[in-house]
Amino acid sequence: MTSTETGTAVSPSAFVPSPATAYQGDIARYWNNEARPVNLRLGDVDGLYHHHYGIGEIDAAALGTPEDSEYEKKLINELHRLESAQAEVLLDHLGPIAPGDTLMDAGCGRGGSMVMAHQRFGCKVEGVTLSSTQAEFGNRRVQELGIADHVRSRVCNMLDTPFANGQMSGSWNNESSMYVDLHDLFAEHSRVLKVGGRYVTITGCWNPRYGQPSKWVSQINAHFECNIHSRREYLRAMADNRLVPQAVIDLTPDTLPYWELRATSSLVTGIEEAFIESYKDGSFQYVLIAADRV
Ligand SMILES: C[S@@+](CC[C@H](N)C(=O)[O-])C[C@H]1O[C@@H](n2cnc3c(N)ncnc32)[C@H](O)[C@@H]1O
Ligand SMILES: CC(C)=CCC/C(C)=C/COP(=O)(O)OP(=O)(O)O
Ligand SMILES: [Mg+2]
Repeated sequence: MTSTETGTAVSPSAFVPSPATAYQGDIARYWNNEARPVNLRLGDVDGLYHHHYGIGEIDAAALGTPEDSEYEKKLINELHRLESAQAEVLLDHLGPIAPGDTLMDAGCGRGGSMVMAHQRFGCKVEGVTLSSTQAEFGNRRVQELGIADHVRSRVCNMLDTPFANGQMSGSWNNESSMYVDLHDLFAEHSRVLKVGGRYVTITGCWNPRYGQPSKWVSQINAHFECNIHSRREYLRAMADNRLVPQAVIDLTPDTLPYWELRATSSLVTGIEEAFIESYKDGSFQYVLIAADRV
């Protein structure tokens, strides 16, 4: 069953829990109403639904040429492959995770990365999102996959989760840290992670070398109602919350091919220029940070 068949268009009455702030209520409504083809048609490829971007080189042989009758389908497959490759790189940085461990996906979206984490490690995965629509979608998917006993989404503020101190062997933010204050965020990750646990984030951040957020960064903030942080803020907030970086990787060159291919597709959303131009002028970076809870 694909998302377009299940009618993911959202009823206006979709549940918005009492958010901690008016802003979180706005973000809940954004995601309760989001149903962009660029996300649903990519997820329909294999049932892994992502709300993050891709990394890696384009597979020209798999893509073919625009003259091919199947080109549109091959382009969707290729964009989705790159988005799943991005999640694989995030999981690569979680370190050794055992089937008896539990992971937390902070800002889990429709849950594609959680399914991939369970399929890779055999572990439990707890996901939190402000969107009841996303939580219901993700839980429906894991029911269909028969892994609901291991993977669960819930409507919950990632800054105030119900999980026990030290419960998590690993946790991550995959393109969700730009919606919260980083000190509040890393304080909660530090609380739920066990000592020696691993935190990973992949995020877009503005580049302190550029000086201040560029107009492109401002466009991205307005487009998603988010608040992109600088790279410096991530490292400072981690240091203040017992998270010591183990790896800091600039993935900007790795994500450009995805954006340049996406910009040629019929699925464009209008934000492609801001990402491409800000990556190229150096004002915006796509970064992975992995850190140990000490
Ligand atoms: C761009 S989506 C990323 C989803 C997912 N990480 C992925 O890679 O597909 C951002 C997510 O962050 C969630 N989010 C934003 N602020 C949040 C908060 N304060 N608490 C929990 N989730 C939040 C949104 O509900 C949404 O699911
Ligand atoms: C790197 C940064 C700053 C990301 C902002 C968070 C975000 C909205 C990610 C993609 O979600 P999506 O997959 O729903 O977006 P789109 O509709 O553009 O594919
Ligand atoms: Mg997307």
